Parts: sequence; C-alpha cells; structure tokens
Amino acid sequence: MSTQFKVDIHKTLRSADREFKLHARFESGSQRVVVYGSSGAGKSQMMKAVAGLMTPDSGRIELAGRCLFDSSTGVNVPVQQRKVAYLFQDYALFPHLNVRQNIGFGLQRGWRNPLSRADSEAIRYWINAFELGHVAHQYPHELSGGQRQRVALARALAPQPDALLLDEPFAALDPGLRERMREELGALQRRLAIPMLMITHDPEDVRAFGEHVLRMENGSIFHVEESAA
Ligand SMILES: Nc1ncnc2c1ncn2[C@@H]1O[C@H](COP(=O)(O)OP(=O)(O)OP(=O)(O)O)[C@@H](O)[C@H]1O
Repeated sequence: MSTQFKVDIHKTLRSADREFKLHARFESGSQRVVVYGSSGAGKSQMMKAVAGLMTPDSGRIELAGRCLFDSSTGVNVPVQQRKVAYLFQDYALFPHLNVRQNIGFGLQRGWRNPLSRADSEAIRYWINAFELGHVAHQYPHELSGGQRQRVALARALAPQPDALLLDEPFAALDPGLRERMREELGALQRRLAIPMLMITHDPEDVRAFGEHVLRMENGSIFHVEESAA
C-alpha cells in the first residue's frame, strides 16, 4: 500500500494567556483517515497545515508522494498549488453566488475570464452528479442543508484535487440526511479513489469512514488504530 498521508509537524500557537503546542505525527497508506478527539485538541490546526492555511514552525507534510511542506529544505507549496480540497464545517459557500457559480468558482482562472468549454462541462458534470440541476440558479440561502453540503462538495471536487479534507462534514445536517450523505460521500470517495482526511466528533463517522483512525488529544496524536477493514 503506498503512503497517502505523511505528516510530522510542530507548531506553537500563542495567545495572551496561553500556549498550545501542536505535534501532529502520523503516516497512513489508507485513503480513508479519520481524526477524532475532544474540542481544542488541535485537529483543525493540523488540517489547516495540510491545506496550507497554517504554516508549521517545523516538520514535513507529504500527500500521495508529493512533498507540500518541508522546513528543512524550505519547501512550502502555496495553498492554490496544493491541489487539496478543504471542506469547512459550515461549508462556506459564497452567499452572493448561485449554485452554478459556487461550483465554478475554483475553476475560474482569472478575474472576469469567461469559463472555458472544459470548465462549463465540469460544472455540468458535478451539477448532474449531485442532482443539483433543479436548484442550479438558486442561492445558498434558498437551499436545504443537504443541498448546501452537496454544492460545497461539488465545488471542492470540481478542480480535481489530489486529496479531500473534511472538517465535521455532517455536523450541520439532521440525522436522516446525515446518514444519506455519509453513504453518498462514501461511494463517491471509493469511485474517485481520492485520499480523504476527515475530522469528526461523531462515532458514526468513525465507523463509516475510519479505515485508519487517529485520536488526537492536547495537540498530539497519541493513539492510532488500524481497522481490519
Ligand atoms: N491563533 C491562535 N492562537 C493561539 N491559540 C490558538 C489559535 N488558534 C487555535 N488555537 C488553540 O489551538 C488549540 C487547537 O485548536 P483546533 O481548532 O485545532 O482544535 P480542534 O481539535 O479542531 O477543536 P474543535 O473540535 O472544537 O474544532 C485550541 O486550544 C485553540 O485554543
């Protein structure tokens, strides 16, 4: 099994009255890695470092054989070039853009550039894949929770990322929808064979996606379980 994720980073975060030391170290050959742990454990900070939204003080990050960060050689691939999709907890859709425009956002190469033919086709593909055709011209506030989540996933996947990072992807959904979206995402991940790193508090997510489960507490990954699956 080839290495999908290889992370070994240090970061000290300081606020007025406290210091938080993050030391995230793990390696995985799995394409379904789940990180769980209590609130404030450092999960989001680790994810941000992989996405390039936080720069570690030292260490190295590798994704599917590609080095994204290495403090010893000065490598720090910019966010836009990491080819990593990051789905935030609240989906962070652009409120002033409709579904189609939200999905196309990451594809637009430059300000005011018209979409290329390939980009238009990509948008059509994802709109169909997530059954969003009937809401393509609606705005985020006119969508249901499940539709918003699908738009966010489509937007994340449209630029064909090398990895998918998900922070509590189902937390905002009601339980029935959560189960359905879990199934959809699980099937999609397998179909695309895209490495996925997921943060969650929910044991059901661990059960559904945790081929490799990492537990994080107090800034460190201290317990690692390899499932038999
Ligand atoms: N800019 C900052 N300066 C100082 N400390 C910070 C900063 N950002 C985050 N922290 C601290 O880093 C720790 C880890 O935060 P992080 O958001 O990674 O936790 P988490 O495990 O994702 O929690 P949750 O599950 O609640 O989202 C927290 O204790 C937080 O207070």
